Amino acid sequence: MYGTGVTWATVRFATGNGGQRRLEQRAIHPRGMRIALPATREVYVSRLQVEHLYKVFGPRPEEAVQRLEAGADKDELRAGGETAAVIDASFEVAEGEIFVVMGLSGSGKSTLLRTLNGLLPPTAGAVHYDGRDLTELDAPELRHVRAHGISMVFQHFALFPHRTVVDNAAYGLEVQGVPKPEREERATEALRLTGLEGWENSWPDELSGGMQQRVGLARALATDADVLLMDEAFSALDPLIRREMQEQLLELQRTLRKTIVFITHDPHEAVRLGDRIAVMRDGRIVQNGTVEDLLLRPADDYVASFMADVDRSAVLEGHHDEAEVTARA
Ligand SMILES: Nc1ncnc2c1ncn2[C@@H]1O[C@H](COP(=O)(O)OP(=O)(O)OP(=O)(O)O)[C@@H](O)[C@H]1O
Repeated sequence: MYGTGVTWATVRFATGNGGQRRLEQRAIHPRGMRIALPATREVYVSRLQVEHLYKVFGPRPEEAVQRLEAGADKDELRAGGETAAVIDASFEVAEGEIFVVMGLSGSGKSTLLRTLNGLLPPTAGAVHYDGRDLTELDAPELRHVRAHGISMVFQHFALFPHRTVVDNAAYGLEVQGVPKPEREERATEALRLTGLEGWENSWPDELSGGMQQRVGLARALATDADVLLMDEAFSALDPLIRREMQEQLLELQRTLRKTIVFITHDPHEAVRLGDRIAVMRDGRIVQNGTVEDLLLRPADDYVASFMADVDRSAVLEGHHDEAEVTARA
């Protein structure tokens, strides 16, 4: 995806409100450059929409949200024993997009991610998936969404040591009640996609960390979920393996076109993977934009300092490609 600047992904962005949206289709350069393509408007349902979402931990969370809405800050709440983990987050994730959420430890990334599949109920606000508000679903409906629609990949792999690699990859399908022969076939195919062909009958402890994370990814892919939530999924890996996993995710994404929300505290990873990046600070999204937006138009010093170590020349060389593609279009 990197290097030549001639590989383009096409992503559709929502331009309205509500479930059904008019979308503008744009070409996305791998490094985040965006070029609107003329005459490509269409109607489509965006994958995830988050509206004014709050998550407060503590004895009186609803009251705390009212205080936040009235202007109280996080520290004032903390004095009263409440932790405002996510404050007034609103964003959309379009089909086929890698949406990165980046921020320091404690900024609220994991909490936000866990509200996206209903693992955590928000204190206020809404999360729409395929036009349905997750906060209005009952427990069996939420389980169905997690089993079939929105799958999670964890930092520490979450593999069962007493199951073989293929049985680990098939776990999500087992939860769905898929018969054994079919789930083995689908898990084997997912393992092939993640480069683990031939390892099906091994045990997790025979695999390196990178390979174990591939099993975690294969498990999510085997379910056919269209949304993947990845919580610091590569952070436990050493740098070279981590880089390999990033490349493989981008490679898979070119053919599978999943909708991915990827949490990281690493700006280099964010820039490599993200079509768009939301930066969180103290529970709030302080900026949501392309790599180019964050580098050239940081919303504040916090964003600027986050991006300070990113190699601008490599990331922004897409400027030339933009002119080229505009000319072609
Ligand atoms: N179950 C909980 N009960 C109380 N407070 C919580 C709970 N979960 C998270 N928090 C608090 O919410 C805030 C945000 O935590 P969160 O784990 O979402 O941040 P993060 O950005 O993912 O951090 P990290 O990168 O360290 O995982 C922190 O202050 C944390 O202590």
